[in-house]
Amino acid sequence: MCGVVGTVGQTPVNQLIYDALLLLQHRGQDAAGIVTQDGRKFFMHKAKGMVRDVFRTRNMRALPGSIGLGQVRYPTAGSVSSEEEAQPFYVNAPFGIVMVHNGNLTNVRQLRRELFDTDHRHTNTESDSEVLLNVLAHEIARASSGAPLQDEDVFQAVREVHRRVKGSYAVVALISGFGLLAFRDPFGIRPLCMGRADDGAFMVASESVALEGTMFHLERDVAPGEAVIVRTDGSLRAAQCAEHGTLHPCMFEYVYLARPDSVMDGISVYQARLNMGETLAKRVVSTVPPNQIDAIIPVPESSRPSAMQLAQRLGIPYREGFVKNRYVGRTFIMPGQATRKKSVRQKLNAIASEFKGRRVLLVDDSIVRGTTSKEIVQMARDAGAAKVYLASAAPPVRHPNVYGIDMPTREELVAHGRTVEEIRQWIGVDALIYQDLEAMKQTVGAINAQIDGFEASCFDGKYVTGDISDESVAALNTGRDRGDGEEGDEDTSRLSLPNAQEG
Ligand SMILES: O=P(O)(O)OC[C@H]1O[C@H](OP(=O)(O)OP(=O)(O)O)[C@H](O)[C@@H]1O
Ligand SMILES: NC(=O)CC[C@H](N)C(=O)O
Ligand SMILES: [Mg+2]
Repeated sequence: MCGVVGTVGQTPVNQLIYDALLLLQHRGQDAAGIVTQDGRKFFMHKAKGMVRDVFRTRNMRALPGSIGLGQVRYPTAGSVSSEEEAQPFYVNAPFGIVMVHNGNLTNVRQLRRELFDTDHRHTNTESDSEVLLNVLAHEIARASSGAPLQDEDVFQAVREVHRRVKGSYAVVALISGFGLLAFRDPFGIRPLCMGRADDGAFMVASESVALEGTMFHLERDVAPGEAVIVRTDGSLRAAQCAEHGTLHPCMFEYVYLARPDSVMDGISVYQARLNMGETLAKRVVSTVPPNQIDAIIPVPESSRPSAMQLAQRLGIPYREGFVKNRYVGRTFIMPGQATRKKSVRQKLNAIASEFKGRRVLLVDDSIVRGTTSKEIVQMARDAGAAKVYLASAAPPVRHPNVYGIDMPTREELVAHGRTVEEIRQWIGVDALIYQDLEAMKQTVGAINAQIDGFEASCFDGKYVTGDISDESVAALNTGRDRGDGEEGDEDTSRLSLPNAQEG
């Protein structure tokens, strides 16, 4: 996941995009970028770092115009260290196009070959987003064939993109002298929503919180496969460009990625997390009798709604036992295992009095590499807890994600090749309770009946695009630099129990 935003109609637009990116910062902490357009000219500033660090006053002053887009990056392709792979990306032909992308392409090798062999286009980085932009640019050139660009040409180009490109993509682009284009992959894996302000200005963004926080009103989500064009005068045209669009949003957005105050594809993220707490309660009861739990303690930040609902359902006191250092970012989306591990201790600190002599149930939204769980369980023990139980509001994460979440190899997942009992031992906890996969799908899906299903491959190993094999997963990882090279780096697989088995 990354955060993307595009907007048309307010002058100047630079501060608005900056504000929207700040509201999307939780989706990407590695790099940030903005492009604005004034007349026919694009103005761009992008760099590695958080939004606050990337944009200084002088950079903001150099972003004029009333149309623009921006991105916060969480790398899932190419390299974490490359400044060049920060977005937006730019091509000068046809017309001049800039683009931002949230998602991950799964046939990027084939596309790279086609771009070189038959489309005769050059890509200069390892980023899949640059490949996507070049496919789009090539198809716009083909569809417009020299004549002034029409809406229908752009829709035709998006149709061709859907035909050629596999994987997940929520995209916002600016076409010079034309306007803004936004589109979403035919499964709607990554989110994208849009709305207007009272003055008629338009905004499209990854999450509704970016609209609400900048005084825009959420109107609707971009439909799977749909393309939306907003011209510089604010007029809007939309068309379905996929042969068969179905709505399969990513389940992990509701578990962890999105902010709880966002509504995505008609599902309030907060409500989804409450519901997960409700179904988790059933699992807890069948493992640890509630009268043997003195307190339920969330692992800040994302697990709070689920933990709260769980506590309410079981009638057990909900207590805050960990304080989060608000100046440390989200650990899961940091590059490199060594950094993630160190950051958990910097980020969370136990309040000893909440643990001393108590039997506590810690609740997290998910256990992925186990980095957080292992640390916080130890912290609870060090603080004097009599018993430490752990519950996860999501089921075990056992499969790689290829759609824009950086968990590309099985080996790094603590639940891969281990039974729940083996994971319990590895974490060092007295009882371990996981969410039930079907119950989770059912309880989140019940919030919006329009959902066709969820992209939940990291839990169930089923990939909605259907083109994922072990070989293609391996191919996606070749040549990737994930920032794992730091000293002291530790892979959970190397700390594994001997002869761990799939459970
Ligand atoms: O098993 P792991 O590999 O440690 O990953 C899972 C943990 O990482 C996330 O927290 P994070 O610190 O990123 O952000 P949060 O403050 O939003 O919970 C998530 O909420 C879990 O706590
Ligand atoms: N998480 C994302 O959406 C990443 C976008 C793109 N694949 C990149 O690595 O830059
Ligand atoms: Mg967390």
